[in-house]
Amino acid sequence: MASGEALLSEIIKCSNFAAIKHKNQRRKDPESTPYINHPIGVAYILTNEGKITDLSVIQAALLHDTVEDTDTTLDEIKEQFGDEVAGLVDEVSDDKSLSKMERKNLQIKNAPHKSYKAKLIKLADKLYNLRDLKRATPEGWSEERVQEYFVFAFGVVAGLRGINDSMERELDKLFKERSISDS
Ligand SMILES: Nc1nc2c(ncn2[C@@H]2O[C@H](COP(=O)(O)OP(=O)(O)O)[C@@H](OP(=O)(O)OP(=O)(O)O)[C@H]2O)c(=O)[nH]1
Repeated sequence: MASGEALLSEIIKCSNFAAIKHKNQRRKDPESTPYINHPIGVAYILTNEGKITDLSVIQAALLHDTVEDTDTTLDEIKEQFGDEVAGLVDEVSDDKSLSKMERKNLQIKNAPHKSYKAKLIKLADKLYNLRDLKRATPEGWSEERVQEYFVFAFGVVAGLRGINDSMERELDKLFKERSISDS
């Protein structure tokens, strides 16, 4: 078991790595929030609401968009943070060479087959994005597009259920507000 100091040092190393990699990226909200707010927010949902203390989950949450959205390679993640963290980042990354529709369909199809740790990260990721959508509409998004994202997220979350009551309850509140259900 790593000491508290070692854990802290690993978390700061990941945060620093992600901040450097996302430095030129902004969120799509009207304020153009720095992108790094998202991975840090996902990691915070996991610790604060999900009560997750597993280091590899928090590291992978902080790094979860570096491979998908920046020039970072999985080999780089492996070299810096080890095989387990790289494996988790790989599990939660979309293949950007596919069309958007293929990527979205694959997320729904593959969600039930993800590892427990990857499912936790995906739950927190969707919870963050849905809360963010509720807070501010991304530039250029119609109300219809916002609703479509909620319906898509509902489909992904369906395949992630049964692992974290607290995050799932919060997601269900958001789906209920938009009248999204199985029926
Ligand atoms: N709600 C919200 N989302 C924003 C904002 N800025 C960037 N995003 C990102 O936009 C993605 C959802 O937008 P889409 O149009 O559906 O997907 P795309 O960017 O992959 O084409 C999410 O990425 P993703 O996690 O890679 O996509 P996914 O896994 O949810 O499909 C989300 O993190 C913002 O201000 N608000």
